[in-house]
Amino acid sequence: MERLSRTIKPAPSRPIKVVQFGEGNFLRAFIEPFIQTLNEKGLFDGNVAVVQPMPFGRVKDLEEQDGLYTLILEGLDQGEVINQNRLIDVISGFYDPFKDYEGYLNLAKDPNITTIISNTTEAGIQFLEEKVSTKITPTSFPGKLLMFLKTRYDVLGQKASLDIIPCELIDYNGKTLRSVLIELANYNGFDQAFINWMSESNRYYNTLVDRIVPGFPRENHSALEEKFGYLDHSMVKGEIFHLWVIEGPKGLNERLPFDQAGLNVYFVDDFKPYKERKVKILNGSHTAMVPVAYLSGIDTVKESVNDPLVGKFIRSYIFDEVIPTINLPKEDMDKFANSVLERYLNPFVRHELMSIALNSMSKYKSRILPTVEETLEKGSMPKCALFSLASLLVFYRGKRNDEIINIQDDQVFIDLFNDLWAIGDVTNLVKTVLSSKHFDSSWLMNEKVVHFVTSSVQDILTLGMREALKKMMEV
Ligand SMILES: NC(=O)c1ccc[n+]([C@@H]2O[C@H](COP(=O)([O-])OP(=O)(O)OC[C@H]3O[C@@H](n4cnc5c(N)ncnc54)[C@H](O)[C@@H]3O)[C@@H](O)[C@H]2O)c1
Ligand SMILES: O=P(O)(O)OC[C@@H](O)[C@@H](O)[C@H](O)[C@H](O)CO
Repeated sequence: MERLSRTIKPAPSRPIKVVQFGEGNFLRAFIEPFIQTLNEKGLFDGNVAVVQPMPFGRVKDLEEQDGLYTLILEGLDQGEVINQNRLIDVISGFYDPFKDYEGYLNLAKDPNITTIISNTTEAGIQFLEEKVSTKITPTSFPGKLLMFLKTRYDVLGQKASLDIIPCELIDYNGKTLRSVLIELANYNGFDQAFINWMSESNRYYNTLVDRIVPGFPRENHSALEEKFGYLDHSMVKGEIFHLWVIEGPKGLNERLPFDQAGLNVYFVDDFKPYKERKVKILNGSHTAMVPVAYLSGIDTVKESVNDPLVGKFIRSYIFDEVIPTINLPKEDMDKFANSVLERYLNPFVRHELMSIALNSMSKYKSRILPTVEETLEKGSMPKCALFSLASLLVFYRGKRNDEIINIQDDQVFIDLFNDLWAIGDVTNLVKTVLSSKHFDSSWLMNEKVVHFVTSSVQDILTLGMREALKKMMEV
């Protein structure tokens, strides 16, 4: 079978208008299909250049297929099975700044470019003290973007401003990227006129993205290639559901009218309620279920929701503990939560709990702790959220029966748990972790909370996860 290319699947050529930092699964299952929809509906006429932010990545693979790849979207929509295969054809620029920095800087001079999009993971938008220049490729994503903007400004002047739309899952991603760029420009002694242009004339947006994208369909890619009649190394699979909430300067909806194209994209004045809803309900329940379900012998999200006991725990966490803390109409919350549960049951997606488990200590803090604190403040006990914390402490012991759990988190946490579990004093372990600087929460030091978490840990250790969970749910 031949490799997918524009020779076997001719595709329209268009000017490059979007520069995308990151060529990961998520962006390829989210941004490119959106741009393609705009093109197909005659609402835009532009392609995407992908920039590989790291020395290793998929730009070469994409280039070998002339930017073409197949997107597989599968899922349930109100009970109906939807299965779409789409050939994505909007990538036509390929840049690896570690191999061709000059070529990358030349891209910045293109007057057709209107938009920057990025997803460089939560680790990407960070200030790194680095000297940037036209000679050596900057290490960080902000370093690369800074040199892109500087080159553009030097050649095209004031009018070269752009819409800058980051998709990283960090708070206020646009605002944060802007401040990191300013800090880095100052650190490098760039002139004030450039810094003013960079910070004031370019338009930065805060965004919230939502689509579950498990990535390359390892389980059936050969069968799919047989069906399509070509080899595709960049095939990507995601769920049907998608949501993009964009907050920022007015006018973007005219330049990129995703909403008019029928996409679930909202241009809003305040993205906070959407973010809170998504992070608390979806990401929060993901993180809450991981240690409970995994130590119950379950490996995936779908099995967790389908399991009578663990499923009951997940629902109780969402409906009894999380939803009452969100200041939005209850009816809308219930609807959103039910759609999240439907997404979890997507028969076509195998979402491994262990892939969500990565960095669970930080995830607990950002996704669940606000629910814990707000519930305690109202005088109620967030039992499921705290039972999940107790389970997390046991999970970080690194054992599921005789099987070793490969804990992936900051070395500081791994060392801390290794030490605490080696001592084996549960009371001390719970107190140490709950009062840690990491959580920085006086609520977690509350006597009743410490007592509940300590007895839950003891129950999990003596009765096993399922019996301990049953006991907690019955009380
Ligand atoms: N996959 C999903 O279901 C999903 C859904 C919504 C959001 N997200 C978020 O999107 C991000 C990317 O997910 P993905 O599935 O595309 O992963 P991926 O591994 O396919 O892609 C990661 C991308 O980030 C870049 N990157 C990694 N570390 C970096 C760093 N330190 N600096 C600069 N760039 C860096 C890589 O070069 C690559 O382009 C994750 O942080 C995830 O939280 C993922
Ligand atoms: O991607 P992570 O590791 O930050 O988090 C795991 C999941 O909670 C996350 O990927 C969700 O599936 C996604 O945020 C849905 O839009």
